[in-house]
Formats: sequence, C-alpha cells, structure tokens
Amino acid sequence: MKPVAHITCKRKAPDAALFVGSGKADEIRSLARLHGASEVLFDQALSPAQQRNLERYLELPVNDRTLLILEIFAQRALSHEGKLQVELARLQYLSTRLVRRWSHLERQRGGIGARGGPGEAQIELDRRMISESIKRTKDRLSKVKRQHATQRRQRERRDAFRISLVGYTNAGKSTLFNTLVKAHAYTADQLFATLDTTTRQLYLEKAGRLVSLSDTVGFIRDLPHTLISAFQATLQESIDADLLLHVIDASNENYSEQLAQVQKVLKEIGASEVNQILIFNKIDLLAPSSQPTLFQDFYDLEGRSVPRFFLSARDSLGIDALRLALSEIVLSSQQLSSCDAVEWHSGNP
Ligand SMILES: Nc1nc2c(ncn2[C@@H]2O[C@H](COP(=O)(O)OP(=O)(O)OP(=O)(O)O)[C@@H](O)[C@H]2O)c(=O)[nH]1
Ligand SMILES: [Mg+2]
Repeated sequence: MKPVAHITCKRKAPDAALFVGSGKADEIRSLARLHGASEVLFDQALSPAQQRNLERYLELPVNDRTLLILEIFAQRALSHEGKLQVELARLQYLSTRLVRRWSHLERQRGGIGARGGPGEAQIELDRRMISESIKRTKDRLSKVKRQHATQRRQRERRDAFRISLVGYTNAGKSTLFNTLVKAHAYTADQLFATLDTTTRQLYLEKAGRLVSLSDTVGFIRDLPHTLISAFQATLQESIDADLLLHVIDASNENYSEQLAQVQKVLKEIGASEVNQILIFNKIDLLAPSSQPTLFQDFYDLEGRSVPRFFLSARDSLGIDALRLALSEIVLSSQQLSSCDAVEWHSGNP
C-alpha cells in the first residue's frame, strides 16, 4: 500500500465524534476522492466510535496509528513469543471495534445480510470467536513465558552481567550489537526491524570475562498502551539488565525528542533506575562542523550525569573506547559486589 496524499490538521482538542472538525473531514473526503484512495489512515490513535463515525462520513475504511504499528509488528515478529504477543494485541484491538463497523460500506456495495451488512447475530458470533481466540492465545503465551522465565533464571544463576541495547527504532541498536559481538542480527533501514530480543555473550578483554548483551525492540513516540503491555515480556529484558546502552541516531534532527520518548517508555516499564550509557551513533553522517571534539563526555540526563560516547556502529568507529569503558564498569561492579559480601560477613560473625 502506498500513500497517495497526506493532510495535516491543528486543533486544540480532538473532536469527540470525528476526531477532526467536520470542515476538515470534508477536505479529507474530497482529497481521498481526488486521488482514488482506498483507505484513510490517521497518524493518531482513534477511539472505536471516532473510527466508526469517520468511516461513515468518509465512506472509506479508516485505520489509525495503533493498527498500523500492529500491522508492522505482525510482519516483523519472528519468535513464537513475539508472534503470540502481536496476535494477542491485535485480537484485543479488534474486540473493541466489532460493532457494525462495515455495515454501511457493505450496504453500498450491495452486500449480503437481511438489512445490509452483518446482522447482530453475526457480530455476536464474531465477538464470541474473538474472545475464545484471546483466551487461547493468552494460555499459549503464558506457557511460553513460563519457559522463558525459567531460562532467564538459569541465566541469572550463572551470574552474568547483563547489558541491554535500548533506543528509538532505527537508531542503530542491531548494527551496534553486531559490531560488538560480531553476530549477524537483522538490520535494515526500516522501523521495527527487530521485534524479538536476541541475547549473545560478549567477551570483554580488559575485564577478562563474558557478559550478556541483548538487542531489543525499538521504541517509538506514542507507543500505544496496549502494545506496551503486549511487549512487557520482551521489554522485561531491559528492566532486568545491569546496564542499558541507550542508542541515539545523532544524525536525526529529532534526536532529542526521540531520546525523551525512550526515557518516557523506560519509566513506564519501570526501567528508569537502571544505569545508562548514552551512545550517540551515526557520527559518520554528521557534517564536519558538527563532528564532536571529544568522543567521550558526560550528558545531563534528567538531572543525572551519565557517560556519553560518540561513535559509528556501521564504520566501527569509537567501538574500542566503548569496550574499554564496559570492561571498567563490569570490573567495578565485581569489586562492589565482593565488598558487599565482605561487609555482610563482618556484620554477621
Ligand atoms: N551511516 C550510518 N548508518 C548506520 C549506523 N548504524 C546503523 N546505521 C543504519 O541505520 C539503519 C538502522 O539500523 P538498525 O541497526 O537496524 O537499527 P535498530 O535500532 O536496530 O532498529 P529497530 O530494530 O528497527 O529498532 C540501517 O540502515 C543501518 O545500516 C552508523 O553508524 N552510520
Ligand atoms: Mg534492530
């Protein structure tokens, strides 16, 4: 599907019935007719009622940002757990929108049904089918989650230091992951290239030990709440980590907004207290005048001073300095935990 036209609108508050004003809705309708559009997509979350009213008004299928993100997620999910999570989020989304949605369109197309469109009985049947599917998917998901929790506990028992890559979608997390572990995670110039958490062992020479490194799903502005809860298990990896590498596309003009969005999601999933290092990536794309003079400094992250590294994951530029810093952090955390142990012993003769 390709966009044929787009239209923006400024309003103090969304209209309860149509989301936009009726004048704007008329404009959308003429534009859609002019371009022969087959669907209208809103880059915002619509309520079920708004969506229904808009479809009636525009006489076209109307979808919203949540559904678009769900569709992209559905295409990208690879693991069994990821697929189940997307399926569940999609069913839950659908179940709120199953109210005579298509009746008016089917009537126009001379559709079947006694009084045009699916009857109440059909809707009731669909609803029951969806709620059964929701239950089945939930059961399957909780089984997979139990298995994963066991695996996670086993990893924890091995006492690994855990590092997670987090950041806005397309920031370069998977590229950095590959560069660091020389693995081959799927990278692509598209949103949500990665949906499943991949974990590999990373050897840090200076620390003389292995740590575990996880690549995670990218974050995005206004991530719908249903999706946050659907991906809670996947994002759990970042909450459980000892250290977050927050990757930022420094060449993106909206990088500071994206950084703030990621911070917001981290708060929502309860990971805002985990230590962070900021990675300003893609410096190869910066103009000579914007190149950093220092490749390592500190950044004021909501009142916390956190280490920041400038690098290019694609060109392996600045990677050695990052590996060195990671080694130092791992070593000092080891010292800290052995100090704890000593204190504990001295306090308990
Ligand atoms: N020029 C340049 N491009 C980069 C760099 N790092 C990543 N990219 C490109 O940016 C795009 C996105 O990279 P990914 O590693 O897939 O990004 P991601 O953060 O894993 O994205 P999601 O999985 O979608 O969240 C790809 O086209 C990469 O080749 C870099 O340092 N410089
Ligand atoms: Mg990725």
